[in-house]
Amino acid sequence: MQEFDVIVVGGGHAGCEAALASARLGLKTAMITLYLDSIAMMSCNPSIGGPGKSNLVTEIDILGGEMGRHTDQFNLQLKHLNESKGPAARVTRGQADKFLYRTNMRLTLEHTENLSILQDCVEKLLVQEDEVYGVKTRLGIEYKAKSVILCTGTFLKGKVVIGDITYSAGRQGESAAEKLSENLRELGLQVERYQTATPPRIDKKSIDFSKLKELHGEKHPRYFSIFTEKKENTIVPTWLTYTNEKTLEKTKEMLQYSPIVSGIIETHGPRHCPSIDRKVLNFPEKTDHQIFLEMESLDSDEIYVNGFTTAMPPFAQDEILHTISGLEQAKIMRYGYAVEYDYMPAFQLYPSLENKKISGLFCAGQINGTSGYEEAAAQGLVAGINAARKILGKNPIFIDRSEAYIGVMIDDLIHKKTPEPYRVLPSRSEYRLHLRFDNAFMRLYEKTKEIGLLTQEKLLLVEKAIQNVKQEVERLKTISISMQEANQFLEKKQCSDLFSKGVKIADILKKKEITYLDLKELIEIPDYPEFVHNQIETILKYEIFMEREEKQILKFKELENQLIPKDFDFSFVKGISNIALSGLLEVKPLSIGEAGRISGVTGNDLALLIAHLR
Ligand SMILES: Cc1cc2nc3c(=O)[nH]c(=O)nc-3n(C[C@H](O)[C@H](O)[C@H](O)COP(=O)(O)OP(=O)(O)OC[C@H]3O[C@@H](n4cnc5c(N)ncnc54)[C@H](O)[C@@H]3O)c2cc1C
Ligand SMILES: NC(=O)c1ccc[n+]([C@@H]2O[C@H](COP(=O)([O-])OP(=O)(O)OC[C@H]3O[C@@H](n4cnc5c(N)ncnc54)[C@H](O)[C@@H]3O)[C@@H](O)[C@H]2O)c1
Repeated sequence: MQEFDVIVVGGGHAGCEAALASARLGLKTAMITLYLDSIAMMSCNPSIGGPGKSNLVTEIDILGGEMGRHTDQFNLQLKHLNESKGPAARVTRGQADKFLYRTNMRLTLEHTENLSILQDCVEKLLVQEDEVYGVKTRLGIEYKAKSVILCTGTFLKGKVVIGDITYSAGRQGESAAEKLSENLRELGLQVERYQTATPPRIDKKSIDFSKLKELHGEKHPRYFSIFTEKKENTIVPTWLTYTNEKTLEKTKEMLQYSPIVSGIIETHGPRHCPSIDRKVLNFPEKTDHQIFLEMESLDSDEIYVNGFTTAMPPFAQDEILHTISGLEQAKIMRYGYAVEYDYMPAFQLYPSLENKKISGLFCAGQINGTSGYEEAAAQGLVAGINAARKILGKNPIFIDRSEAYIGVMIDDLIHKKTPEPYRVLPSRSEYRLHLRFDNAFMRLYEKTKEIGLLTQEKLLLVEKAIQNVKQEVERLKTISISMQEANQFLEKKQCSDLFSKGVKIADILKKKEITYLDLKELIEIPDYPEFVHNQIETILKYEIFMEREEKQILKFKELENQLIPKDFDFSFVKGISNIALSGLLEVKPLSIGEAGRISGVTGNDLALLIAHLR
């Protein structure tokens, strides 16, 4: 029997990060996936990033993952969103070149030491006394491993739906994995079902571009990776059009054929990415929904119709699409579809993403009930790191809610039962000002040092950048400037909110009209990279709000640091309510903070638990 340290099942975004992390940490790793040519395939939109998701990508990058730097290299455009809003809202949205993203990710995997890639379908986990020791595939081959990471996406008993047509598939054109989820059930694990969908793709040559608004990205964007060095980014356009009253009428007329309405689809799909059918059902008064037309790659004429997700029958998709300005003659190359699949509710996992019942089994990505490439990649990275650390005899890396959106996501997945596939959103974080897109390198430096995936050279660069930020913030707080000079400068910058006495340079930077680089006119400014400037500026401008948030984080950390032993039996806690007990027994929290986030656990239950542990 061939032996590995870690086997990663699946070559999607979770699988790629998991396999790379494990192999790069020196573990003999295998990725077993259904089809080698669809490694790192983007099942739907060519987009990476946007609100919340971009924060995940910068976190992946600083922790040593691949998605950020890869998107920086293989994109068609990078666009800044929310520039007029506060720093917590400003993000980058990438439009990836799907073809180059996929093929180059495969090359990266193939060129990684310690990593083997195999095409096959895993049908069974090999488990003895609640400990995984390998997998068995459809070809009847058994592979031994100390840890297995399941990253199976939408493929477990996947069923594609278009109108009233259904067939077995994990994604359109790719076979499903029919047997593995039955095996997971036999092992006593809970398996449930979700659904997701994608819009049609159309031929670029059939679009009337004269009716569309052309949009470009930035030549000099804020990249996902602070290590990216590029002279200029590509600015391939996307195009914007809108639905209208005719679209609404036609969709209403066609709703009778919608698999959501007919009941062929009964499972829940991502609420934050509604299909055109849902938009019309839920917001009947709105007629002008945005439709972005995005190229999937420079190597093809296929255009993604962003905002037009549907699994209606082909004739309905054609008729509705043709009501949209610029798309009157549009030719569909691939029809939109939905896919239903099995997933494993994530309360069955520890925050390390290891299964609570089966030791050595980790899960990441859509199998944990999420939706989204970035969500999948972030979990893959955490699972890959922790599977490797377990074998190396090291403590798992836990990332908490105050440190990263990765922590928010994993914590939510384990403790909150969401009725639909989970997607990261800024509103899910209580520490939004702290978990910004631009400061992952400041937040996660200690973690990434402990993990060991970044090279020494990159670690030094981060360490120096953090030092520069801190020193410069302090320096600006010590340099004085007279009232007269300060106000002259502010007036020149069209700032009417003047000072009534002499101030420090830092006070000038607090004014919203003033940038860090503007200070060049007053004092000497060191030649730091842009990502360092951004930090100095944001820290000083938003100091008061950040201090407030930091106090909340300290309180949060106090509870997180009150640990509960892994094998603690909650049934011994006297006086605790039945509902709290069942939640505690299901989730098996590892800290008082975690226990407090389980639904049904009240302040009184928590006090009893703390008293018992003392
Ligand atoms: C139709 C559709 C529309 C979507 N829309 C979007 C979108 O617009 N934007 C977005 O961010 N997300 C979207 N998603 C979700 C996104 O594709 C997933 O969340 C993301 O790709 C999940 O990554 P993953 O690594 O978990 O799984 P996937 O990317 O699905 O990869 C799963 C991998 O596992 C392999 N595999 C599965 N079972 C086995 C097995 N038993 N043995 C061996 N190999 C196996 C498969 O071959 C595949 O390589 C959509 C998904 C689908 C299917
Ligand atoms: N079907 C699914 O299963 C599913 C599930 C989860 C997420 N998703 C996908 O996740 C991604 C994120 O969702 P989202 O709602 O934030 O959408 P998004 O990333 O498409 O939009 C984010 C913001 O960017 C802007 N934008 C969108 N496309 C643009 C373009 N081409 N050029 C310029 N600006 C553009 C929009 O105005 C929007 O405010 C989407 O691609 C969505 O399709 C799909």
